[in-house]
Amino acid sequence: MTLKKVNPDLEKERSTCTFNIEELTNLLDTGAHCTAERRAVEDKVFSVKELKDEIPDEFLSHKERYENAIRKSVFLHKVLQETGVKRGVYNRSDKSDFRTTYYSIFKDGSPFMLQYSMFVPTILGQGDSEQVELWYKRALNMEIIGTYAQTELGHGTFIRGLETEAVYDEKTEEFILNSPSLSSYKWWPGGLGHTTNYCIVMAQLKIKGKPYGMQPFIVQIRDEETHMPLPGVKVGEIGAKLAFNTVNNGFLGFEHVRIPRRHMLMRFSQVSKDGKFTSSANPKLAYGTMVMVRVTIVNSAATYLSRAVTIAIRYSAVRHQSKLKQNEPEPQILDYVTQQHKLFIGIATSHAYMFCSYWLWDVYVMYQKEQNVGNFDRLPELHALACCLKVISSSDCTGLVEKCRMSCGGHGFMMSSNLPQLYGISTATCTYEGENTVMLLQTARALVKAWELGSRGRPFSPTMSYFAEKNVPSKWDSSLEGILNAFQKVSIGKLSSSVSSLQEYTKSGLSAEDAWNKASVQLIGAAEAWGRAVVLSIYKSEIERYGQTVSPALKSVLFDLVELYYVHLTLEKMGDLLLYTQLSEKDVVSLRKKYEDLLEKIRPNAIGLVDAFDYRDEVLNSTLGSYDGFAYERLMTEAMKSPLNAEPVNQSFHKYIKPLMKGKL
Ligand SMILES: CC(C)(COP(=O)(O)OP(=O)(O)OC[C@H]1O[C@@H](n2cnc3c(N)ncnc32)[C@H](O)[C@@H]1OP(=O)(O)O)[C@@H](O)C(=O)NCCC(=O)NCCSC(=O)CCCC(=O)O
Ligand SMILES: Cc1cc2nc3c(=O)[nH]c(=O)nc-3n(C[C@H](O)[C@H](O)[C@H](O)COP(=O)(O)OP(=O)(O)OC[C@H]3O[C@@H](n4cnc5c(N)ncnc54)[C@H](O)[C@@H]3O)c2cc1C
Repeated sequence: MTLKKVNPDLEKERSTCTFNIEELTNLLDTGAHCTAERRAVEDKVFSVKELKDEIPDEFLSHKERYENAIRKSVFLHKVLQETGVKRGVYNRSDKSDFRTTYYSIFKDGSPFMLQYSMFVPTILGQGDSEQVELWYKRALNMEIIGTYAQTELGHGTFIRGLETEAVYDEKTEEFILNSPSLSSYKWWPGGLGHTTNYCIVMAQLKIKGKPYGMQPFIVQIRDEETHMPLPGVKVGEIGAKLAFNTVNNGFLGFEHVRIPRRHMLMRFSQVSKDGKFTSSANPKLAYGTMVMVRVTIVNSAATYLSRAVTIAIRYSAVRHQSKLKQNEPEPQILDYVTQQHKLFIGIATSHAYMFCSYWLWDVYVMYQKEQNVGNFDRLPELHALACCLKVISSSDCTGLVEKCRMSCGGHGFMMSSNLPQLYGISTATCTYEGENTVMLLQTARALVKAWELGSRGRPFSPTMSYFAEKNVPSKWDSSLEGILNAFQKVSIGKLSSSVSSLQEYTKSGLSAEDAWNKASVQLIGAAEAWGRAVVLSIYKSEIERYGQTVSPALKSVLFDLVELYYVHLTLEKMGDLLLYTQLSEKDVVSLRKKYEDLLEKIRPNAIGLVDAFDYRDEVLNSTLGSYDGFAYERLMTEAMKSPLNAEPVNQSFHKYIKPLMKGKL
């Protein structure tokens, strides 16, 4: 038997873990059977030699990277098909599908990404049964590859401002798609550049000169045999970006392109042969795919962070620097409490959003069932939750991914650490699927509406039910329940103050719109505060629920993280709490001590906690974060892959440097 070689620092760390790592992995995977299934798929995927990169992606040209990503996407599709994986990729019907870790074989995203995440879900969500039957099968077999083309050069946020038109021609029973201006060109859809041959186009429907709002159309853009753009279709790639460079985001314009009437997805709204429009029960149903994707982003954000924190904590355990005590060797940098302060909150935040994402997914599935029988009552609350949790998960996790990168010092700046790429794909979540400020304003709109209705006696929806409580001052209480209560007070305080400002501004003569704009900094604060109260509440209640079934050792460490999360947020938001609750300086002093004690308590479990995320080396893709902890050896091996290291002297020396040295330039 050959013994696995592991850096002694990591061996030591693993020996201090107080809980069963596998038990936590199973919990994060939503069940032992899900862990087993995930690992079985990973075994398959990572054994396919075509899915391995010979040369690191960052040394390839833009074109080569794209071609490599296509090659890998095709092999991945094939192996997943053989493995029988459909869930998660095509239709997330189960939350266990969230940990599709094999997707990390694309450091910068797959050009097939939108096929799985939005094209197919839109067919399923917006098509009527006949359309689903036709298009879903074709997409499932990859006979057609599609994307979701909504954003235009001129408008992404303001969907009502989209300019792409779909004009119905009842004589031929066709829609005519047209891009009337440069700003109406679609811009951003993943895979659109050179990969997809179909797409969902969100366009303004017009019948006999009358507008009927944005509707989804399924449009063929390239020939299925030659892949040439069809007549009247202008399509290409938008160029290099901060990240997503292998996603092949594209542009698209139409010059009077005709598509059959039945290519409008007609589950909710219909256009009859003679041009009669039947409106959906709720016009916002056309925005359904966005709600679904926002819900799933909460999990993606948590996942990116959990990868970054695994890398940073493992590296911090093997990296030694400076002196803590003069006569002792250089300590592991993880022994510096400032380092623990940067990183342990990353573990807790990742747990918080992961457990919240599972809860939110259940809320979404429940709503779907109700929607199927014509009940849309919960849509406003779901929309507000999806917007707000998308925002705070993406911004918190991205901030912490960057913190992980910085916590690795210079080596965290290496592409081979994979931290820069993780930051790139993570920060994209702050922009796509609804820019974060805009999503907070949507949340605020729902909160203000609920507040005003509430003041007229209407009941609050479950996540806003605490609005009904009188905001009477009470003694500060540092228990979890007490802190949650305090954050709810902050949320009530900020919302009530925003509403007062709105009322004052309108009383002073401003229009409702100008009053809203003037108070909007307060409004996004109120929206964020509601989101914080929701996450604190759900994270705690989910861990209390799981705490009843897991071992006492795991329960204890899960609660250490919940406490860390609560106390960290309390110290971060001290200003708000001082304003809206009875928090005193004395309480802050004791909370700081509590925080320092918690860091100390979590320290022996730090490596165990990140091991429990169960990211194999192929998933982490990082010189700094490998399971064995041999960071320096890996850094050197990767550096030797630089094409510049293939020859001792580069030709530019003879061409430029030498003439310069000899004064012969
Ligand atoms: C900002 C808004 C919400 C404004 O929309 P609007 O029609 O102008 O709305 P309004 O007239 O102000 O009315 C608001 C009203 O509509 C409701 N509403 C808005 N959105 C939804 C929804 N999704 N579900 C359910 N309800 C929704 C709001 O709550 C308002 O309701 P109310 O009037 O207050 O009762 C919208 O334009 C929007 O969602 N913009 C963001 C665009 C976006 O998310 N694009 C995503 C493109 S795809 C993408 O990025 C893919 C990336 C994926 C990847 O690469 O992986
Ligand atoms: C990596 C990536 C992938 C993408 N993939 C797709 C895709 O597959 N398909 C697709 O259709 N789209 C896609 N998009 C587009 C994306 O959805 C939009 O970029 C996003 O919704 C933001 O819209 P915008 O670009 O118009 O930003 P803008 O709205 O122009 O935002 C610019 C600034 O204006 C502010 N602002 C705008 N409106 C308001 C307001 N009402 N109140 C206050 N402030 C406001 C914003 O807060 C922001 O600070 C992608 C984008 C990225 C970055």
